[in-house]
Amino acid sequence: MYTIKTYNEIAQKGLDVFTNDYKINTGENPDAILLRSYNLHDELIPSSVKAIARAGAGVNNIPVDRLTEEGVVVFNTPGANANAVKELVIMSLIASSRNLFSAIQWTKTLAGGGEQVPSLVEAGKKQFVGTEITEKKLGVIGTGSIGVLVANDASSLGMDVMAYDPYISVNAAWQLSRNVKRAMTMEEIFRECDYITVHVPLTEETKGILNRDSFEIMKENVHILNFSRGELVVEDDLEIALKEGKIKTYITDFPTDRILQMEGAIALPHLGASTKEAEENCAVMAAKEIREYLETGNIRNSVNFPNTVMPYIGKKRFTVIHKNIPNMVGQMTGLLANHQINIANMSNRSKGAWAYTIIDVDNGIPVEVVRNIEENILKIDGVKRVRVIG
Ligand SMILES: NC(=O)c1ccc[n+]([C@@H]2O[C@H](COP(=O)([O-])OP(=O)(O)OC[C@H]3O[C@@H](n4cnc5c(N)ncnc54)[C@H](O)[C@@H]3O)[C@@H](O)[C@H]2O)c1
Ligand SMILES: O=C(O)CC[C@@H](O)C(=O)O
Repeated sequence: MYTIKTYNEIAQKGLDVFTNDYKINTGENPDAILLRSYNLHDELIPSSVKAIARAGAGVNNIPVDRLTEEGVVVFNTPGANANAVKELVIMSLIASSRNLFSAIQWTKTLAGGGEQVPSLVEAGKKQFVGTEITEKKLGVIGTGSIGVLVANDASSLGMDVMAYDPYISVNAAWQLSRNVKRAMTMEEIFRECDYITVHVPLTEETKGILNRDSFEIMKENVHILNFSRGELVVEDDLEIALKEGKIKTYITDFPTDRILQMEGAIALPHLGASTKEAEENCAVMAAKEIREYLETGNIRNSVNFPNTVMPYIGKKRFTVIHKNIPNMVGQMTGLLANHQINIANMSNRSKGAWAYTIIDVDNGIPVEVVRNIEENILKIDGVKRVRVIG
């Protein structure tokens, strides 16, 4: 029996992934946590927790470094909400070009105007004359799951698209339309584009990339879209650039009290992933990742430990989270050899300073021997967690 603790509204379809062997939100010692944007940084996470799955892409609401040191595997759901975000970004590109947000607000003010409404509309509409996006230049910063979709669709809509991503994955590179030009620096995007959309995770490197220096080199009347994270922008600098008219619109999914008061800033209530489809996709993927890890030890889509998938065929399985240093596997297999235990299958993968080893051995080993091996693996210098499955 496993226990899962959830934060935020998790789509029922995701919760349905958990069988009768799972209890949801009961007891103090969950085996895993399933959440969306809830801020876990200030939360006490019980030592019973072995895995945390973020039903979404960004993991900045999770203390990943601390959890890594504690041997807790953190998962996210790459791509599961990308289409939802892309649709909102494309809508926002057009809406900002055509001044739709303020036009809708203004039109509402005509309510009560009776028969005058049609003539008031015709007289007032000139204040909302916009521009077309076709042939305008769009810069996409970050071409992961969302950025690729935005770049390709904007290109199909006739935009001249350039993209910047120094860490682009092979998969994303394959998906990117050949019409999308590659920018070698972020500055190129800032200097050349009429529209700029950011699709990068919030990291030390990306924090504040939209700042005074970048605004300074941008074109006059640039439109900026931020559906990634609020902290990518320096609010002081944004306020000045909006006031000076350098930025025409800043559309964001991450309002703060200050941004809500800025003329030219358009804020949505973090709606990027809020579609039925995306919520279900994310919840189902996250729940499956947790189940697979708890039941088989396999790791898929982890942000802090190496993806390690070895078919589980019901043998006794040792899974070990350990430092990525020499002779770890040798010491573990030595312990098994001391008991004349044959290894049926094994996998060892690393990611940065950490590594993960799965060892399958034949069934039928006495319980005391299994426990003894488990205890001795845990005593190896550099080993953080050991689990025995099966
Ligand atoms: N508004 C929402 O509801 C919503 C929904 C999903 C994701 N997001 C945000 O959008 C971000 C991107 O999502 P995704 O699914 O495309 O993630 P992703 O991991 O698939 O793509 C991120 C891309 O950013 C690139 N990147 C990283 N650092 C970079 C840098 N310094 N310069 C340029 N590129 C860099 C990576 O190489 C990667 O290709 C998430 O991290 C999250 O913060 C928001
Ligand atoms: O859960 C959500 O609604 C938002 C998720 C989004 O910010 C993400 O990073 O995937």
